[in-house]
Amino acid sequence: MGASEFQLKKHHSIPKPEKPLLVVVLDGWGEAPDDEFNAISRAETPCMDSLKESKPDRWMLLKAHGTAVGLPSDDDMGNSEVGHNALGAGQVVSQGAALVDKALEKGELFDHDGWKYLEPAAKEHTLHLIGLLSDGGVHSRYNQLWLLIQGAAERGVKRIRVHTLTDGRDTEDGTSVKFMAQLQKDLRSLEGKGCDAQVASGGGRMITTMDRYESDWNVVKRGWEAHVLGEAPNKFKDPVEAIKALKASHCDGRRCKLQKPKEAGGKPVSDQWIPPFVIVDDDDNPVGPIQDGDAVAIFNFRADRVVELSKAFEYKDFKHFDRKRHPDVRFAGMMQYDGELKLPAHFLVPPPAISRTTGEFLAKSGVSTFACSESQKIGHVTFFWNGNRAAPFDKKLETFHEVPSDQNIPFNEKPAMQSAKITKLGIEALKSGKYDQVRLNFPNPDMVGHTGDLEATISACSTVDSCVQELINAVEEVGGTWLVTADHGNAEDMVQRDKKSGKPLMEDGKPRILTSHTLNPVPVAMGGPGLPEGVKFRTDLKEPGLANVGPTIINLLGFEAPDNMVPTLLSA
Ligand SMILES: O=C(O)[C@H](O)COP(=O)(O)O
Ligand SMILES: [Mn+2]
Ligand SMILES: [Mn+2]
Repeated sequence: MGASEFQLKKHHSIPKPEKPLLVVVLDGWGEAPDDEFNAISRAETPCMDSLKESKPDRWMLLKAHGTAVGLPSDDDMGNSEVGHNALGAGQVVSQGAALVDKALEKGELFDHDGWKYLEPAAKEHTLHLIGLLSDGGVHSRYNQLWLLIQGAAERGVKRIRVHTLTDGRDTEDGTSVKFMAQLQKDLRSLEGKGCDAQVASGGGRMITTMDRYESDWNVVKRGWEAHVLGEAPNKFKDPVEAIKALKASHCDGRRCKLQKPKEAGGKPVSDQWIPPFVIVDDDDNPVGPIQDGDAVAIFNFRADRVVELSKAFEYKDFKHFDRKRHPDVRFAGMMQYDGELKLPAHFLVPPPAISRTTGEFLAKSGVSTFACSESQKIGHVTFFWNGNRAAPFDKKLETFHEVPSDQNIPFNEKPAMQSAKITKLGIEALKSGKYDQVRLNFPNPDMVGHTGDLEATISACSTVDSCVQELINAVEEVGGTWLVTADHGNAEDMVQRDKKSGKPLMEDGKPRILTSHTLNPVPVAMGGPGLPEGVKFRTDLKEPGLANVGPTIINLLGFEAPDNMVPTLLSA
């Protein structure tokens, strides 16, 4: 397809705006009934409340989970990857979770090139599997891990070592004990089949291995030391005991160094922050460091939090930390995590092919964009938005600006995060006259919501509400247009609920906290002096979802949306 085929046609009724369009994504801002555990309805949110008043013409709800964002079923909560993919692509694409399910269903995965590449090393030496131990379905899923292990054992792999990152973020805190016990039981069942399969190392996902967008390479370094070198501050013979003991070790919620006893005011460690550990044998030797000749696979399907580890395995020249030893292994990802960097070169399942996105069409139609967030989410409005592509389509037209996130701090300790800086940069970009589109992501409702701290999440929501107001004021000033939406729910429900009654589930007289995303819809609203009178949301779409935002943005920029996209939300 030549560049001219990406040239968008003029919209039949909306003229190309002279002033910028502001697109704001409130990460993890869903819609749910007023409730004491709804951090959004508890927060002071005069701006977002006032937008709702323009319902149904300029405020509506969008489906942000399950099949609307390419996930296997409507029981799957939304997440940033699939949410931003849908927003930016204007299409619903079958996502990693669904593709891996399919590849494992009849064992096709084992016929693909990726497995064929690993197989000789796995059979002759050891197969290492690294990833998130969870049934969250956001980065990985336990049933997929187990099918992979079983399939490898059936094909003659005799030695397997699993390196587990504990969740508590896409799953309820505390469930890592249950998952580890299940994994132990399942691995033991292979003993009789001549396969020695054991857990070799692990740690909480927020301090071990699963950093993203290079926010803090120390996280990956800790993982490398535990998984590859077999070195960690904590050594245990049994992985279930490891988790139980480390969870009970009471720290201040941050990292292993800061461990302090309960009497000194420490809190029990959450699954997300379990210090790294290695499993050792009776002689205190690690049971599964990674050696030359071994096969290594990452079993997460989602890219953002395993790109850095993939680089550490794959790249000869690597300067982010001292690897001490870089074993010569056969390495594969569950998917190829970055199509442009071809990272990793080998993968077990081909990733979703997301092409012809709004970003590509707009860049090739001469539209200039400023995209900004802080480190924790910068890739959401660039990489995920553009169909898992890190580089701009056109360097001259697209500016990606990252505000460094705080490091080593659970975000409930600073719920405002970098929102003030993002707002300031957004306003400057709107007023600069340099950009047709200004795209921002505010991580707060999501990042603070994941900590399970209700009060801090309420504060996060109030903060971003006032940021949105400041930005809308700036749009009013310059005469532009704005669209505000979200990628999935999180902050609007902070408790586990009984599926039938909707009542909070209780334990020891206290509600069970929900740290994960939700299945709730998200709002979308638009306005501004640049929006032609009479432009409103349509009401005839059966199930409007995040993907419908993509063509809407194209329309608001004065173009007809291309045929490969789902329908626009506009009635104009
Ligand atoms: O990676 C994470 O932080 C969570 O698993 C999902 O959150 P996100 O999809 O909002 O990034
Ligand atoms: Mn998100
Ligand atoms: Mn999240």
